[in-house]
Order: sequence, then C-alpha cells, then structure tokens
Amino acid sequence: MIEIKHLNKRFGDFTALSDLSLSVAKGELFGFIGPNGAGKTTTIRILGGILAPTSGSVHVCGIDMAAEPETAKAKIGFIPDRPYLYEKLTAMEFLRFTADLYNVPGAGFSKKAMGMLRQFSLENWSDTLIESFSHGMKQRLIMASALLHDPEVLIVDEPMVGLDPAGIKMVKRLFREMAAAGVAIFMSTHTLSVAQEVCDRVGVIHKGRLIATGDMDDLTRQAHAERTDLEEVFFRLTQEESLNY
Ligand SMILES: Nc1ncnc2c1ncn2[C@@H]1O[C@H](COP(=O)(O)OP(=O)(O)OP(=O)(O)O)[C@@H](O)[C@H]1O
Repeated sequence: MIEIKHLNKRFGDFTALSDLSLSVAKGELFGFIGPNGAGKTTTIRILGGILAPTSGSVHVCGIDMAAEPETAKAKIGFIPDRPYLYEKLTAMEFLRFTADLYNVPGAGFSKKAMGMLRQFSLENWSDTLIESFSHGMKQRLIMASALLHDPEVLIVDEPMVGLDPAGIKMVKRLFREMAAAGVAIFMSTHTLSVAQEVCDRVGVIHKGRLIATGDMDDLTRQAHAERTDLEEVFFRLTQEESLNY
C-alpha cells in the first residue's frame, strides 16, 4: 500500500534522507522511530505529497505520488505534526470544509461527521469555535477530519503528543481497529512503549538512513540486544551507529 524506493532528500548541501526504501502492507501498522533530526518528519512530508524528494519514488496504493499527486493524496489520511486549524470555525464547520476538499459526498455527511466527533469524544463540542479547544481536543479534531473520507492509507506524525492517557488509549485502539480493517498506517513516534505495544513492524531511522527494520524479534537480533525491549534496541542501534561516524 505504501512503497518507498531509494528516497533521497537534500536541503542545500545537507542530506536529510539517504537511500530510504521500505514498504507498508495493507492492514499493517508501521512505526517509524529515530532521534531528533533523524529525518522522520521529512519522510512523512514526502509521503503526504507536500514535499518533493530530491530523487526516489513514493507509491500509494500503486499510484505514483510524483506522476499523479491528486489521485495518490485522495487515498491518504494525513495528520501532520503541527496541523493548521481555522480557529474561527466550529468543529462541524471544519469537518465540512475538509469533507469538501476530499469530495466527501454531501448526502450522509452530517451523520458521518457526528459519528466521527463521537468517536473522538467531541460530540458535545460540534458547534463550538475551535479557538476555545485545548491542544488535545484540536489533535482529536484533526484526526477526525483526516479519517472522514475513509482513507486506505494513514500517515501520521507523532499522534500521541498532547493527548491525555484516555486520548492515547483511544488512538491506540483506533489504529489497531483501522489496521484490522485493512488500512496501512505509517506512524512516526518518540513514544517507544507505544510503538512496541501497537506496531506490527518498526523502522529505525538515524541521520537520514534506515538502520534497522522488522518486528521486535528482528530488531532485537539486529541490535544484538539481550531483551526484546524497544528502548534498549533503540539506544543500542543509534549508539552503535553513532560510533561509526
Ligand atoms: N526545510 C528545511 N531546510 C533545511 N533543513 C531542513 C529542512 N527541513 C528539515 N531539515 C533538516 O533535516 C533534518 C531532518 O529533520 P526532520 O524534521 O525530518 O527530523 P525529525 O526526525 O522529524 O526530528 P524530530 O524528532 O526532532 O521532530 C534536520 O537536521 C533538519 O534540520
């Protein structure tokens, strides 16, 4: 569902991504972890079609992002790390705005939008201006808006930031349910415990290069770690890599 091949991204002389290749299958929840500045957000922006790679390709549901960006983007639910919300709209107005962008049919919109607001515990706030929402409420509204058009692929940068424990629990459950329903999910996170708990596979990026990928057993082997613990694996991999520079 997501196919990344030999992706490179340079900003001037600086190489942010170097020969990154990976794929995420239908129904798979893939976690993307790495230290600050490793290249996670850069990768996510390229996957979402909002940043062009220097070279390499991204295919979403078999569609080439470079050749058919609109068709590819229609397949994606995209949740950036710093989303923009129109604060002078109500939650329902914002959902209608995004539904129009994604050509969600008008018939049935209200029922669907209310269902989404309920899913994200915002049903009592549908007519409230977004400017009065807390950070976590805004985060949940962004998620609701990204799922309105039933995307086949979800790309999400740091979904747990700003959420309270109930919000984190809800998102973990939702992502697992979506994966079970066949959605391919690519999620970057710093929350290693969440990645270990919910992801089918994890990729570790360091200084723009994918240094390890696989399920917990694979990663434990690749890191020569003693325990199947993502935190230990992460530090072993990223420190071992640092020593090579
Ligand atoms: N527009 C840009 N111009 C120049 N350099 C950039 C630009 N965007 C990102 N970079 C650089 O590319 C590198 C990767 O950045 P990126 O935001 O992808 O990292 P990240 O893994 O998401 O980090 P964090 O965990 O801190 O969010 C960083 O060194 C960053 O400074």
